[in-house]
Amino acid sequence: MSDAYIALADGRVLEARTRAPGRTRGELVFTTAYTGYEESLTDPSYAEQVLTFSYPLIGNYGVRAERFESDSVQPRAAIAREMTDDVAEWLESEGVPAIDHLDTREIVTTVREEGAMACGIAAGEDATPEDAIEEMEACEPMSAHVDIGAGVSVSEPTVHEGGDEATIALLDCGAKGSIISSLTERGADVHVLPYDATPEDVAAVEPDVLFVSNGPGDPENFVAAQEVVDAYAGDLPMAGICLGQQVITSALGGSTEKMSFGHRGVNQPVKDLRTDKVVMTTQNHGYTVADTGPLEVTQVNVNDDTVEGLDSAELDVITRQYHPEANPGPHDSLGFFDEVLELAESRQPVAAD
Ligand SMILES: NC(=O)CC[C@H](N)C(=O)O
Repeated sequence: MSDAYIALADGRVLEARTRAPGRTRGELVFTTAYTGYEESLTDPSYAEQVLTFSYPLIGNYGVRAERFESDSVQPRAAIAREMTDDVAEWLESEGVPAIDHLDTREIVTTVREEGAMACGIAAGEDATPEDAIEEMEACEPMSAHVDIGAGVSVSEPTVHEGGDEATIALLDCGAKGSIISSLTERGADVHVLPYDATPEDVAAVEPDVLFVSNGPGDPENFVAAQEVVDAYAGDLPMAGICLGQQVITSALGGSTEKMSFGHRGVNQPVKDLRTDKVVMTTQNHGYTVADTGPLEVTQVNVNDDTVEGLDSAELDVITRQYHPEANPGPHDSLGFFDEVLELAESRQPVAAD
């Protein structure tokens, strides 16, 4: 018997089974990843979204905190064809609604054809289709979440010690834990700064490299991070992943745009234009770089030609749209973090303009 409903912005209401009760709303997206549900469900880039897993069975190898990418569940709700009790109990304990026993193929094909869209979920004993519709109608577009960084960033600077290979100032726009550990494992001290840190806060760290993390929502709303990039452009080497690439590009004079339904999965092919080699990558993004500004395109997506990597020898910038930390995902692109450490080698910290 159905005790859960999801209302889509195109007017459809689908029936489902409650796995964790509650009412919520968000931007409906899907991931095609067949492993890594713990990492995805704790990835802060999913804030304000409702995550559908296209793989039909989610939870088959349990739930272990050591695989989490942050301290809490990040999407507003989770949807699977079949969800195990382990995952359902975890989501319920975190107060995140979850539903299963619905045709997730219908959700995936709808989002592919019509784009990521608002949805509302009502799950639990007294849930009605009208509740789900009410939630959907109250759902705001992603760009309206202007301060989305506040909910996913550290509020105070935090240091992760890795060694004296480099000092990295990481603007935490909603960083995945394994991005930080990929840097500390290579011998860098990582000073994690709030998403709204000022150029002076960065100067206090005396970094060799400024790193802009991944994060949720519209990159144009990360105004403070763009100001930091602008202040240090040309003076401090910079690196960024996903939202980090978008923020750095916009700050340097380029631009971003919203994609129809984005890239979320672990088998996105990316070609390096310098070597002609293709690697498989993990991705989770709904925006893309439209105008690269002063940066040179080094890598593109084989499926749709979108920008996957940017470089500037002159400005000492390297960025990636995909997730080289590879949690979940293929490990083909871990070398990015070695390149970040190389950026640090010849540089001395400088003051903000
Ligand atoms: N993983 C990310 O950093 C996502 C970046 C941005 N929020 C987007 O959806 O494109």
